[in-house]
Amino acid sequence: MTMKNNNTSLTLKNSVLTVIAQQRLFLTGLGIVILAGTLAALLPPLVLEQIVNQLTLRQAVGVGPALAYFLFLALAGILESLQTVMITRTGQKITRQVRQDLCAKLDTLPAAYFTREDAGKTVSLFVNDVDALSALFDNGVLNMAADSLKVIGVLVMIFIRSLGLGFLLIVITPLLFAVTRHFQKRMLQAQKTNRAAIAQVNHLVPETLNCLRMIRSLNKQERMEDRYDQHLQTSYQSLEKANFYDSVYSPIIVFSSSAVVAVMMILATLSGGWRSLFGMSVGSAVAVTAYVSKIFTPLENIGMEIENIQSAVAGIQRIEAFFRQPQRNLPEATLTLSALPVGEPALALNHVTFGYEKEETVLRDCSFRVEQGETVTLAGRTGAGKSTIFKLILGLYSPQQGSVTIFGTPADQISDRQKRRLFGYVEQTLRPANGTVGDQISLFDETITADQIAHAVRLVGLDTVIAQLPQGMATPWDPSLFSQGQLQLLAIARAVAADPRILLLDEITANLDSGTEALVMEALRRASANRTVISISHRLYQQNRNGRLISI
Ligand SMILES: Nc1ncnc2c1ncn2[C@@H]1O[C@H](COP(=O)(O)OP(=O)(O)OP(=O)(O)O)[C@@H](O)[C@H]1O
Repeated sequence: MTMKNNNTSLTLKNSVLTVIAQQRLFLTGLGIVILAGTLAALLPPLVLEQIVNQLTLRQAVGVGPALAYFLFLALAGILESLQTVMITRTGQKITRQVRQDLCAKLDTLPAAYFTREDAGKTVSLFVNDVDALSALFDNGVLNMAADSLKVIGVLVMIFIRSLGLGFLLIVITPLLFAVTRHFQKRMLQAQKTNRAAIAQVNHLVPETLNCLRMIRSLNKQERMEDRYDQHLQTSYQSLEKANFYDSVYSPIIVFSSSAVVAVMMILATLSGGWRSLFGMSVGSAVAVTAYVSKIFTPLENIGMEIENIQSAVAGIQRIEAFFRQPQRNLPEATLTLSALPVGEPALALNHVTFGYEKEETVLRDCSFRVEQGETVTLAGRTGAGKSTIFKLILGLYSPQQGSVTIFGTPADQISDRQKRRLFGYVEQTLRPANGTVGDQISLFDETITADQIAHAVRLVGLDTVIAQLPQGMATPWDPSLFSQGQLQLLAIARAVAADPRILLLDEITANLDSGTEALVMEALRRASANRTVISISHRLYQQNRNGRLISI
């Protein structure tokens, strides 16, 4: 994944323009295929016209025209398939780029975004909204351009053959399009109602299963049956409607095209001005009949494409709103980790005042220092702001007043890359990542070597446990491979793998029994050597009296 640092360039328009610039040649090819496909689809009726004209003149028709007819049909089919493949590929390229840019944007968002916004909403943006965007290209604008070209091509060919029929179609085509849209809208509405009803039933099933005993004991079976009936009835009725619209639409279109041809034939047989407008050879009549039948499929497709474009609009607006989210300060590397300033404290809070919301202050004029190599424990009532101090240390938030410095550098000025070398952070439970057991420790950081991982594992005493796993370090992650205490040991291994200067421990033994806690404490003692350790835990302080207690 390519991360962009100049994040002002992260917009939906730029994502699409990037693909267009990268795929210029391919898109030109697509344009040519669409044009060639449109032309090729117009050729078979022309050949047919020649054949029929020759036959009516009682002239012999050689194998050439028949072969040409077949070849043009085959060519039109091949070009149509090629067009579908190329349009799908373009749509996929665009959605891949948009997803990459969304990931890059996600990386720049401030911590406040993740607490403010529901995670499901962000997931839906990445999955559903980008899929809708994909449909916009796969089954929207590009296909619509191709279908519009087809309609125009057919109309032009008919105009050349018969001016009268051309005018007739110019009047009838918009009417037929309106009928098509009407049926499509009704059908989609019915399908939506059906989906909503089915979703309600799906929702009801786990509710029923969870409350089965209560339903039986309170004798509420009938009420539950009524609720199911209601939704199933709605689903049934909406499906009936959808089927009805689906079944009457095709006959209406077939009837319309036959009526157009019939009107043309009748008018062609009339004398005077009608004949000059509608009269044509038998071959041309066969050709225009073939053309008339070709106009309805693209018309129907355009209706569906409009629908896809409309449903993509809401998704596009959400994607654009996400790209407009204010981003956090993205600092460049400011600390020289190999030569940290000797006299500076590892951590210093100087008159820090901070609140997540403007009107609610969590920390007020808070000051303390932690020297290099020192072990301290933060203590205070619940809600005093201990975890908040960790967030300030990690530079996830900036204080409204005062400063938080790490080895003399403001915490929010430390780059993300440097943080992994500076901080090891252990929480109450391990937050696993998809991957192998080894990946839980390296967190996919390629700069962490296999030796460093092995050393971290030895340090916390998990080496024999991991060696006994089917594929050792390469065993796919599964939480059932480890006990609760071993999971915490793994979390400590993850924290120390990059050999960080500061260990931050947030109630790491809160979920452990006393036996396991002793094991974790011993691993922690080894992991803490030569590091600054800042922890939140009364239990840790009681067992680690050599440290200093800081009251918040
Ligand atoms: N992301 C957030 N957005 C808004 N308010 C928050 C956020 N995180 C914490 N708070 C609030 O900040 C205050 C301090 O919370 P914090 O978690 O730092 O306390 P704590 O001392 O660690 O508490 P505990 O010992 O119970 O974990 C609380 O009132 C909490 O509701």
